[in-house]
Amino acid sequence: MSKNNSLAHFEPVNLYEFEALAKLKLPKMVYDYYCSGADDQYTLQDNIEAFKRLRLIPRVLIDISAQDISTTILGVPSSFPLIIAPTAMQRMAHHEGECATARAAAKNGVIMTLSSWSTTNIEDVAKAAPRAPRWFQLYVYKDRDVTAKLVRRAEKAGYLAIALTVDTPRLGRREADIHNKFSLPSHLTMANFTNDDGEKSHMEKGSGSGLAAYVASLIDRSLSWKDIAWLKSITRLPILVKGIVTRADAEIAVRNGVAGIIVSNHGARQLDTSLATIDCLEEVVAGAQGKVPVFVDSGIRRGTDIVKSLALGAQAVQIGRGVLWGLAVGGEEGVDRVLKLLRDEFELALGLCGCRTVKDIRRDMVVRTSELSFGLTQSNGHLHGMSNYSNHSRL
Ligand SMILES: Cc1cc2nc3c(=O)[nH]c(=O)nc-3n(C[C@H](O)[C@H](O)[C@H](O)COP(=O)(O)O)c2cc1C
Ligand SMILES: CCCCCCC(=O)C(=O)O
Repeated sequence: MSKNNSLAHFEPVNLYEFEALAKLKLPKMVYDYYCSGADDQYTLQDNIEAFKRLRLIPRVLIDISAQDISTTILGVPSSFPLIIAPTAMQRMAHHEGECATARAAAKNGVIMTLSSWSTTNIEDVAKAAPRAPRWFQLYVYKDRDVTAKLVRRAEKAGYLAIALTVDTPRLGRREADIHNKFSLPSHLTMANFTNDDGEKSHMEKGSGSGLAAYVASLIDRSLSWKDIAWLKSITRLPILVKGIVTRADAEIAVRNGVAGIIVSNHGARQLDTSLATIDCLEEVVAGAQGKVPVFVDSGIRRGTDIVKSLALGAQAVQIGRGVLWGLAVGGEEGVDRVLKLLRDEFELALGLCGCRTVKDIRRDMVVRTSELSFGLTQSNGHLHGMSNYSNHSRL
């Protein structure tokens, strides 16, 4: 980090410290928008807690002197199994916004997903890191021409896949945004859209969340499975569905010819009290039947979370807020630092589990604490400490 920025005196060593620094830097309305979940935020908390309920089981005396943590995602090399999730309106975090994220992603050899609701347009983000792999996240508008134009622009600008977000027919109720009367600051625009007068699209300030009103006026609530066929008819790009949390929906997605599934609860911003995604992952993987890759996001903050996700069947994870915190703290350099930090944490955790490569990760490396029976049980008048570890052939 350079000496001239806010990190000169305090070097965050994990994502939670990045968030604390970001909170100091950002206007309250912006920080609240980025960090909030829906309603009582039970799922927001559970997305993190669920990872803690999973424990890793390491093997030892395995030569890890030559670790290789790289992988391939939809045929594209990735330096480690992480993708940047789409997050809207990144120029509220830093004036270089999505371009800074794109450059940091390119530098670190990971795929970035650009939100439909970016504050830098599709083409300018592509120019910021021309040769880097990128996906485009799609929100489907009531006006299908607007949607089709977006998809064609992404295709023309070299984006490699469309991530269709399917968990947002209506916006979740984020109470801080209502209190703050959240709206996009007036010097910024929804850069991919123009209004009827050809001006860039703004968000009106209203009596409650400006975002909720904006979504209600523009987004198509009638979106359904049949629209996958429509989307496939207008693009040759592979289509992933983002926001699947059940085996049944994974099966339907596969039948509809998607190229991948992203297990996501939108960072707990939509349906509060829904399950943590890491608790849904194995079911979705079963529904995908090995026919398409499964990715997971929501609550990933540590390298160990990435190991657990892969052990439960994900091919890679996506990171949302972590990147925003890096961006807020130090622009491109901050995102670079966040990505390197997660990469280092992942490599360390993998090695300490006794794995040399991503392919060495196995299901039996993780156990749910609820499946452990460390408790004392009574037998023949004696108390015995019991553990189902004793039945574990590898221990
Ligand atoms: C501030 C913010 C904006 C988001 N914007 C979008 C978006 O435009 N499109 C989308 O599909 N998901 C969006 N998401 C959801 C993320 O893509 C991702 O699912 C979520 O952030 C993952 O959880 P995490 O933040 O705990 O890593 C957004 C999330 C946040 C926090
Ligand atoms: C159709 C919903 C648009 C929401 C835009 C940003 C977003 O996804 C968020 O979580 O906030």
